Amino acid sequence: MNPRPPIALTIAGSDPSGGAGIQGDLKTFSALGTYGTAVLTSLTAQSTQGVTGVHVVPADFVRAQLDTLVDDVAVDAAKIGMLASAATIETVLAFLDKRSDAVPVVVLDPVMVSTAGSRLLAEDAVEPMRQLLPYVSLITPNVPEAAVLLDADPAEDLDTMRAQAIALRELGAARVLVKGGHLGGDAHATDLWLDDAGEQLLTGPRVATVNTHGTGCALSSAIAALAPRTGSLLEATRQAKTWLTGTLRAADALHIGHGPGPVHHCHDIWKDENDWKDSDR
Ligand SMILES: Nc1ncnc2c1ncn2[C@@H]1O[C@H](COP(=O)(O)OP(=O)(O)O)[C@@H](O)[C@H]1O
Ligand SMILES: Cc1ncc(COP(=O)(O)OP(=O)(O)O)c(N)n1
Repeated sequence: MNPRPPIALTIAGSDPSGGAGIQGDLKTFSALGTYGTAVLTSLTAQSTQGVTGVHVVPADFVRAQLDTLVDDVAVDAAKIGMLASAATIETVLAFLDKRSDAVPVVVLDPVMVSTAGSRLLAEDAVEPMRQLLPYVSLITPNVPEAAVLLDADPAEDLDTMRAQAIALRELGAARVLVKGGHLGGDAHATDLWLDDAGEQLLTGPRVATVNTHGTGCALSSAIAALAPRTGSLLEATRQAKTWLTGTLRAADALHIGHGPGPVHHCHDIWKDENDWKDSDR
């Protein structure tokens, strides 16, 4: 009999367009051979053209979903995405504090604003988000999110990303990945990793596409999917970024919706990796 696949959990919001949130995360888990489970924090009315509404799940019902799930299912790793409200963040923090044994690895994508500019996190939830940092294994802010958490200006270069990663560690985050997708500019998309052992620059080719909806969600859920297999969050992040670059390359073939389309989660890393690795499309 084959051993069971790893089990990953996403704690996030729903995106009906299927590019980001719970839907994107579950596709990512499946694409990477990991069994997916999900706890919903919120519903969005969302398409590739933007978000027209947010409906927040009551915090006590988020807790009920979490407790009911982990009482039964042995989760190997979790990814946290859209938390929407201060009350939900406080609830997830209390759960992680009490049940740390139930979720051995936690990747936090501190989702705040959608690509089109809609708020996905209440203004009064930034301070509770800071309080959550000591409870997670890895935080993966993009450049604007790192700036909000630190009440600073968004980084425009690697030196500032480095300084902000150090400051996020000082707030209690064990490992930090500051994602450089928003920096733009050159032929590469470079993220900065920082942990106890020091800094690593994770660089991939920058794909020329407008179809980037759900990239941050796909990266954090891919890290959670791969961490149980690799046994190392840094190695999981390297492999997740390689897979993500493939999903961006494959995105133009999807043609979903009329706005910036989603990444193609079904990209097969195991089959296609070497097809594009050294090319410079
Ligand atoms: N056009 C692109 N080509 C390749 N990688 C990209 C591109 N845009 C973003 N990335 C990568 O996707 C991941 C998500 O990045 P980013 O856009 O910064 O975050 P978010 O989606 O949360 O706003 C990072 O690993 C980043 O380097
Ligand atoms: C329900 C939901 N969660 C998260 C996001 C943000 O997704 P992300 O992958 O960070 O990136 P964008 O596609 O918004 O750039 C979302 N839109 N919806």
